[in-house]
Amino acid sequence: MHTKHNILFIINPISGGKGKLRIPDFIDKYLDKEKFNANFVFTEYIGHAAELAEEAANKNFDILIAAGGDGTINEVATKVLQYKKILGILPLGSGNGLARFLGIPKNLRYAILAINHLKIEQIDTATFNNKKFFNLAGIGFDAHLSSVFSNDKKRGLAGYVKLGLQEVFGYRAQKYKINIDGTEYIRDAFAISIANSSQYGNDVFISPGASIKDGLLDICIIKPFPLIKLPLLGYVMLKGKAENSEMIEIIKGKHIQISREADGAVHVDGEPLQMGKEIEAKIDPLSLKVIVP
Ligand SMILES: Nc1ncnc2c1ncn2[C@@H]1O[C@H](COP(=O)(O)OP(=O)(O)OP(=O)(O)O)[C@@H](O)[C@H]1O
Repeated sequence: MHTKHNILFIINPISGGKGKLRIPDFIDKYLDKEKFNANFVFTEYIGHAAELAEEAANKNFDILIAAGGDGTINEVATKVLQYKKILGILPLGSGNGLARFLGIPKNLRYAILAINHLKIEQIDTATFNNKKFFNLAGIGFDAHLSSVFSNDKKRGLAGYVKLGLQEVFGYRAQKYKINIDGTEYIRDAFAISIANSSQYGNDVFISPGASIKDGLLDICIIKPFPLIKLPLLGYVMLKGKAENSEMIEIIKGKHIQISREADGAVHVDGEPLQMGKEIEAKIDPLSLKVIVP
């Protein structure tokens, strides 16, 4: 008989905009008690998931489960990486980009059963200046939108789409100098996404062919476009056709330096931050252990 794993579920009560008070009972019902000693905590503010993860890592928990969206995963996984633990995911966010990419079931019961199997893979992680990211980071319109969205009380997909439509009208493309592994590109861009996985969430694909094990980031440049083409851009992303679209240029690389015209918003796994004009992104190949279905 193996010793049991100490497993902590870090639950973000606001992810995805749905109530989560009954989640611990639900998990308890399906989790394999022969394998795990389970504990549950709820996050109370931005940054709390990282604090709880760090505490748990220091108290011999070996598996930390981020129960929330990509923002919650970002906080927990940053500590999992630092303390060389194992990450699990219960996809309870609005978009669930990384969970969808990894094929983790949206159905909570199946997601718990997948944790019971304890199949572990190593995946690439990345940095955006001093911040870790696991799914996607970006500048330009995406970053602008996530900073506006974070001030919005209501979460969830519908609110996000509505805000996006409101904001896109006033947004102007910017000029960027991009260096990818030594080659320089000057581009006007509506947005630039640095993708580890293939999607923003909700099966909106910015880089459909992305691999999370290839040791490469996908630099996805959305070119300036007339607003009349916005539905086409939406179509291209929802259908996973970004690679064949003239609206998007995708270049793969390991070490990316971007200079922009002014300081401002960035997003890291959907969470808004402010950074300077110079941004550096790097890949850290196969650095994180994560439970996959
Ligand atoms: N109790 C809380 N009150 C307010 N914000 C919180 C609380 N707990 C965590 N947060 C913050 O909530 C934010 C959003 O979390 P998360 O990304 O998991 O959900 P989401 O945005 O709905 O999903 P996704 O990123 O998949 O679209 C994170 O920045 C997190 O730090």
